[in-house]
Amino acid sequence: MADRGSPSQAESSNGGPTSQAESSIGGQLNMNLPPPDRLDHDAGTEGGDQITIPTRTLRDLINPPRDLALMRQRLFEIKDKIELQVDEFERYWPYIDNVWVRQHKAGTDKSGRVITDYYACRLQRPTYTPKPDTPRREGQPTRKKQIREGGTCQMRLKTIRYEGGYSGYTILKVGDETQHTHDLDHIDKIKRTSVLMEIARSEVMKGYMPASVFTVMNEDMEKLVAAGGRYLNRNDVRNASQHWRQIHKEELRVHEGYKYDHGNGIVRHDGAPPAIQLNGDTSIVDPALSDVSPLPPGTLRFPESDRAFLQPYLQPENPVINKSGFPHVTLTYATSMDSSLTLAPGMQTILSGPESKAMTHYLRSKHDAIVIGVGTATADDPGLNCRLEGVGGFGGLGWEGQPRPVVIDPGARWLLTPNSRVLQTVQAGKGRGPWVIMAPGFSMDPMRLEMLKFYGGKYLGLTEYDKKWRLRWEAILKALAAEGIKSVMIEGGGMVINDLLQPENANFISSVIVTVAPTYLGKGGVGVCPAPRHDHTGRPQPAVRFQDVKWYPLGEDVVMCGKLRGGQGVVSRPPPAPPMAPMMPMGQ
Ligand SMILES: NC(=O)C1=CN([C@@H]2O[C@H](COP(=O)(O)OP(=O)(O)OC[C@H]3O[C@@H](n4cnc5c(N)ncnc54)[C@H](O)[C@@H]3O)[C@@H](O)[C@H]2O)C=CC1
Ligand SMILES: Nc1nc(O)c(N)c(N[C@@H]2O[C@H](COP(=O)(O)O)[C@@H](O)[C@H]2O)n1
Repeated sequence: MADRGSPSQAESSNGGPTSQAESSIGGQLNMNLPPPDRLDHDAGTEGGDQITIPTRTLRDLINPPRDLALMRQRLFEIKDKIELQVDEFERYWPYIDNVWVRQHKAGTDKSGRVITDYYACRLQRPTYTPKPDTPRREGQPTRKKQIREGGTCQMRLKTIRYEGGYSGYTILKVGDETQHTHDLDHIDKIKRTSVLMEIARSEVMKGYMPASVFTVMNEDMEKLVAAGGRYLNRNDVRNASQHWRQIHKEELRVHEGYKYDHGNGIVRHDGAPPAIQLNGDTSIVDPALSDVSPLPPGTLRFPESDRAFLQPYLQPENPVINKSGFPHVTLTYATSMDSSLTLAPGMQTILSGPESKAMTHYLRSKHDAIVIGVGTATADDPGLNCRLEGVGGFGGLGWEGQPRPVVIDPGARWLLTPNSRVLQTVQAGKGRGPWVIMAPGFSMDPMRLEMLKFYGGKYLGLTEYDKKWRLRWEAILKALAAEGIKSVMIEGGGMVINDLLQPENANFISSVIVTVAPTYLGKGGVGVCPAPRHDHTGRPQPAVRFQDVKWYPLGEDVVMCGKLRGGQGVVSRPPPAPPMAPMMPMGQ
């Protein structure tokens, strides 16, 4: 069984935020955090060179980022690694920076492309009580109260920004603590986010009274709460704009349609629409301000109603790498009625109709990795991403639902260039960098290796051959499992499929999902036809027989799903050797 990451099984050269974050970078940066002794006054401005955020206005309250409350909770808990594209990070982070306080200046790796920042929960630092004689700025009242309870929560995280063939952030929990000692609401009570303070400041700077700004910000309470503003008060708005008001002594006004009402402060005139609609700058109907960008061309939809039949053939919810150390393996491809994958070798042939193509992309979204042979990579120049609506790059966040492309290329034949579709896809933020599985004795030319890393890919070197001098599937799958891959979709081509269907490999297959298109491609293509099998008497046997079979029509195609008895990574024993004729004593 492969040792997780054991160099004798798989040597790897990493790239991209995820893998670099978890392996090489840690060794290059000083992981020791400085004592948590700094004071904070304004969320989002401490720690020196904080990320630059665009000026926030009321429209950030009216058109908040999608699923804001949910994302705040995820960014608070950091249960799992979170990957975000740069614009997504910049959109969401200022809504949670009341929780996370940056610990020290960013560290950059040798390449200069990976920048790591460490953050701690606001309540990690010791309680700060200003000394009574602490000098205050002129005109500032003496602080009477203790500023915060402290030293009570040890939650920490790091953000890793990758800037190369693509840009993105990976956010990971660090340290031993698995959860905060308090909830998010508790922090919202004691500290406002930089977004809220910025919105308040920018609105006062338009000439509105803090009390009026406060009223307007409270117009849509649900959105304010989602943005962390449940406890926003008039003093917060005053504090946010204090510096500006000290310099600009002009008279401030109430928002149009609002009035001062003795005893109630600033209120809306009866029947007047809320200021957030009157103010042209913050109009909700302007699509340019909307957070929801249009879906890219080519986005696919696979209806809910067609998903259920696939469920039994996918890896279970909350997958774990199964006990034998193998990922869940789904073999999936499209074939003609004469079991051909393509009209001619080295040629891509579209067999799947639109409905089954959408199904393939749904399957891609359900697997951690897609595996193909270098023959397919060369012939098809594939994108190898998932283009289903709702996955990262297609309406979803970060790279969520995007599988890792893996190319088996023992002899380093793949002529990958920045124009290759798979890298173009990475550059567009619509897919992940490929991993290339190579054999010893071959090495990728250094420039190509550097390019692979630049786009977040890497190579895995394997040393285990079978008797036909092919890399052993056991080693390939274990190497992927060691990299955290829990489910693999093997797409082809012909050599890969036929090899997997050999008796010594077939039991690595957990499920097959094959699209049959209503066409005969004729002789001369790349066929799926595994080597024949015989029983011990030499009688021909079916090479592979599936069970739990289901046939499902999709458009003009039909999809066959099946499982293998003893599948899910149980290595089949070689067939018993034919019995030898009993040795007879001579002469009998
Ligand atoms: N209809 C469909 O669903 C699909 C069709 N295709 C088609 O299949 C054709 C390509 O098929 P093939 O030429 O058979 O190439 P292939 O994609 O199966 O790649 C074969 C090559 O991969 C490497 N390889 C694979 N497994 C290996 C192992 N265990 N050990 C060592 N090396 C290994 C070897 O270098 C081998 O020459 C293309 O025309 C493509 O369009 C490919 C995938 C799906
Ligand atoms: N499911 C399916 N149907 C077909 O008709 C096909 N030709 C393939 N080919 C596989 O899909 C890859 C192309 O992927 P992108 O669309 O470029 O992302 C190709 O390389 C084969 O693995 N599959």
